[in-house]
Amino acid sequence: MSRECTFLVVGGGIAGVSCAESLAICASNASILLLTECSIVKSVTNLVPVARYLHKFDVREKNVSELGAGITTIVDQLEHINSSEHWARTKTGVVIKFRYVCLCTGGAPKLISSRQEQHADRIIGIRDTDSVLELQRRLASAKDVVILGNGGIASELAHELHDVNVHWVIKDGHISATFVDPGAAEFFQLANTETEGQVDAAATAIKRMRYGELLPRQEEKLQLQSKRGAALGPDWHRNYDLSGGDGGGSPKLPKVYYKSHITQIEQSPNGSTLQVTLKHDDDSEQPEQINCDFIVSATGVQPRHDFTTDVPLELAEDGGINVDEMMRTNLCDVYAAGDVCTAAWMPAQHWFQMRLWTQARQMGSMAGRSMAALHDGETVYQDFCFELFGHVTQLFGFPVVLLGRFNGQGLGRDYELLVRCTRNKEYIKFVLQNGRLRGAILIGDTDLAETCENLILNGTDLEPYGDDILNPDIDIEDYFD
Ligand SMILES: Cc1cc2nc3c(=O)[nH]c(=O)nc-3n(C[C@H](O)[C@H](O)[C@H](O)COP(=O)(O)OP(=O)(O)OC[C@H]3O[C@@H](n4cnc5c(N)ncnc54)[C@H](O)[C@@H]3O)c2cc1C
Ligand SMILES: NC(=O)C1=CN([C@@H]2O[C@H](COP(=O)(O)OP(=O)(O)OC[C@H]3O[C@@H](n4cnc5c(N)ncnc54)[C@H](OP(=O)(O)O)[C@@H]3O)[C@@H](O)[C@H]2O)C=CC1
Repeated sequence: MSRECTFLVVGGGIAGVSCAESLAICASNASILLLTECSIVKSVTNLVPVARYLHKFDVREKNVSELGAGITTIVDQLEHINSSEHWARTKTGVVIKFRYVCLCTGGAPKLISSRQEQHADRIIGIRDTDSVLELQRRLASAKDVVILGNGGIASELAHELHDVNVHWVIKDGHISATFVDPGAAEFFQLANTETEGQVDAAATAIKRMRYGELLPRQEEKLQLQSKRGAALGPDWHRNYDLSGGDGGGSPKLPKVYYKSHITQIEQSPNGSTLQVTLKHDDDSEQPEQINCDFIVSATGVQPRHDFTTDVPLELAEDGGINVDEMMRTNLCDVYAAGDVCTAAWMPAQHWFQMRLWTQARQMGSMAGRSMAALHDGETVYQDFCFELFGHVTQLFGFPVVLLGRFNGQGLGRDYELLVRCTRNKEYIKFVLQNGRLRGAILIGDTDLAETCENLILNGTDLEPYGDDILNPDIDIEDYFD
């Protein structure tokens, strides 16, 4: 069997769907084919600008057949791409001739189990709906769970798991190090301790739009059982009961093992649990042992490109497919976007790549516009969203906005920090270099996102204002707008 199209987009995650939707707008007369291995796809709805570069949005899951007019779909797995002859082959043997192709095949959890094969079945990762159902199944009878990692997933699970002893093993000296500094981490922990037992997830006020995931219909669930789907996204845990087997006991805070590494994983003598040995960076402490039912390896993302190509794709050190500012790979007419790719262009002063929902959407749209422009012989420039890093999320029940080089990334030691903290209410950190704002962490309902965005982009000299810039009696939002 064979198919033909002008634009082939591979992957039904946010990058692939954004790419196909932007092609449908920019090249409405061309044929667009979306190839994805799962019949459930992700799309962005209710896009609301928070500031110039920051957006809130809902993410919907829908059936691939519900994609907008102008996009045809095929549910299958990409197996091979011949870029010189412009065709692709799927696992079931369908040959697709294309003019341009965009690879949006996402990522897979980078599990520690690869080094611990014998216990692989007790080390799980979280990526898609299937993996959460697996987590739920294991939790139901679990008493102790180890979470390894200190990024987005670990931070969410440490907050969301209930009725189970959570052992959180981190390499760093403070929690959630991927996103926040030690001060903000302490802010979260204090708030958590002081509200222990009163946490009502449903009542938590979030400024960001809710993730409106539709639970798959029964027949779609059946299809999902055998196929990996797109990554989960914002607020995914609201749709699942993540209670352990401890049966409604009093809520417990996770036990955090700072600056620790797992050195050994063994079966316990009775065979029912795992025995995990930890080594502390500080060798003065004895190795520690934890007994647990299973380990969640929340240790990052591995870009996923398990198909072959006629000419090797150029990969970055992190395994992503290198792309330039137009989202082009090293292969002729082959583009890539989202978690599968690595930004190999010279980044703007205030932007860097993180594998996030927002960037998957921005890259997917950019790839679509870029391919359409080439097809129409037009010139297109890189979108302004790549000027400034921005992330709107929620951590430990607080709304969080991260802007620019929010943790001083790439600034060496040549920067100052200005912090304002109101216990259980807000934590604001400004990263200043030569008197200019280079990044910010805004936790709580600060209403400062747009002001900070402007200050970073305009390079306003804040030296004359000294510490008053964060004086609670001065309304800097009014002052600078
Ligand atoms: C638990 C969890 C929570 C998260 N929370 C947030 C958050 O709060 N905020 C945020 O910004 N980001 C969050 N992220 C990250 C965000 O979900 C990802 O960055 C984003 O979804 C990546 O989108 P993508 O389209 O590049 O990849 P994916 O969503 O992984 O989509 C890839 C698609 O390609 C398909 N595919 C793969 N290989 C093939 C093939 N060979 N043939 C055909 N199809 C194929 C897959 O089935 C899938 O449909 C979270 C991620 C996880 C796992
Ligand atoms: N709210 C949000 O925005 C959320 C975003 N996400 C996104 O989903 C994706 C997957 O999340 P996640 O898996 O948490 O990935 P992250 O990249 O966010 O975090 C991975 C964490 O694991 C640590 N790590 C890596 N390897 C090891 C190891 N061998 N032993 C111990 N620790 C290790 C990393 O440390 P180091 O950095 O030092 O290597 C880092 O702390 C990410 O792209 C993330 O940004 C997920 C959930 C929520």
